[in-house]
Amino acid sequence: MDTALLIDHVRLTPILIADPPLLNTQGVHQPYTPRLIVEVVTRGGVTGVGETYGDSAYLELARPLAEALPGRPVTDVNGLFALAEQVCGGPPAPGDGVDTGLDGVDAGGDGVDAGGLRGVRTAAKLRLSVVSGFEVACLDALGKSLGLPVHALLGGKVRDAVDYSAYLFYRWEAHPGGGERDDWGAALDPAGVVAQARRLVAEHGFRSFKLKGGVFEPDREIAAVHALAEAFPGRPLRLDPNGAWSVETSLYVAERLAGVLEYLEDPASGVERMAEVAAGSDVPLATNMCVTTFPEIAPAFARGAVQVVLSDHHYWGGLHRTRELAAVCRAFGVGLSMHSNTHLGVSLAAMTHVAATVPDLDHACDSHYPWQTEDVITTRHVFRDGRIAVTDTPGLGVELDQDRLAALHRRWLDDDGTLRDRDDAAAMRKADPAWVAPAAPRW
Ligand SMILES: O=C([O-])C(=O)C[C@H](O)[C@@H](O)C(=O)[O-]
Ligand SMILES: [Mg+2]
Repeated sequence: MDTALLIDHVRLTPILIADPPLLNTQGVHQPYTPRLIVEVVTRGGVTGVGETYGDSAYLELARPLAEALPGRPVTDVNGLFALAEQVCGGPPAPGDGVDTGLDGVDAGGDGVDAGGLRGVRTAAKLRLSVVSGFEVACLDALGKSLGLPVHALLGGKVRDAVDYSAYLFYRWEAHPGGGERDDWGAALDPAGVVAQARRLVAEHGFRSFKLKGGVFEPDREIAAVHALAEAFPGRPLRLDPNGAWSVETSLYVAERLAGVLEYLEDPASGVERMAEVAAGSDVPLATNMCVTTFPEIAPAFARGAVQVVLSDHHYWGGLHRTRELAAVCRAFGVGLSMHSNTHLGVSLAAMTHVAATVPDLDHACDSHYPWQTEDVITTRHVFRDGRIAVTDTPGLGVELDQDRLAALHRRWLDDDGTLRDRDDAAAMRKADPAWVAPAAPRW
């Protein structure tokens, strides 16, 4: 092994980034949200960068993993999983999706993660999300060391650009408790949603649309989707209430939006309810909530509960694992697309590299990126016709802006702890002190 490829040290930088007042069924986004930037520095002096969730539970797992890495080769990304299991604690990977691990969240499928609406929250899944940041950083360092783009390390790109959809949110004009303001204004009705979509199209050229639902009465959200269909005829449309509806309500919505939606995303929560909805409707169902770990695949696919899985390299454990998920979906004739949470340019680069290598990614990927006004990379990504070009620059093809990183880290240091864990329900209580995150089904 070339000693230049051995890891010399790892830097972890937790940051807080500005986030607009976007609404979902749990509440509203906080004015700032945590992310973690991982830098892996090789003995050859090359730095690779990765990004993942930055809430304290993730940080606690990232620290021992960072300490265990010096002396190991950046090539050994498969070894990260066993190493993380060894040093981070928690149950082994087979417990994934079964053991609740943390916070007493029900692993049976009804539990909606208040921080991110990302399905069950298990210790093993948290660990995989942490590993993903390290895996991407190692791949970036390896690519830079070898003069190869990350997609080449994954077997090579099969497309030159990756399609993303416009991610529409009901939103307020400003955060109730203060914070950065933007000039998007409120979007709380069909006209507001269509205006938001038009601006996203004008600025980024998106050709498909996803509306985050579960915020208002289903009929109000159905009206917004119809308004989008009228404004953008023939364009793929999706609606995602994050499991907020009962089976009955899901079927009601599916009937009214049949022929209008490309897919309905997590209308109901849990495999059982999703399977019932799938059995009663021809509208394809997508998920980033009931299939988020490998052990969840078999029961969901056996029940025909989902027709499209929204991969997310963070919680599936990185770019290689995302490709493994793609292969399983291909074997079962289940479609694949990509989920997104609040993220920066490092993660968008990683998403684009892996998406470029998956032949049957036949739906535009989600991305929050247009909502993020702050970044830690020197040159922001640009969507052209709703697409990100796949770079052949070595590694991820992004450079960290150390000054920006330091400023966002300073914000994290200055925070008294209230914003270091994303909590959409707590943010909502600033406007409505009686608010509690609604139990599913909400309608
Ligand atoms: O279900 C989804 O697509 C998401 O979880 C995406 C984001 O978490 C979104 O709902 C949000 O940030 O409010
Ligand atoms: Mg979703």
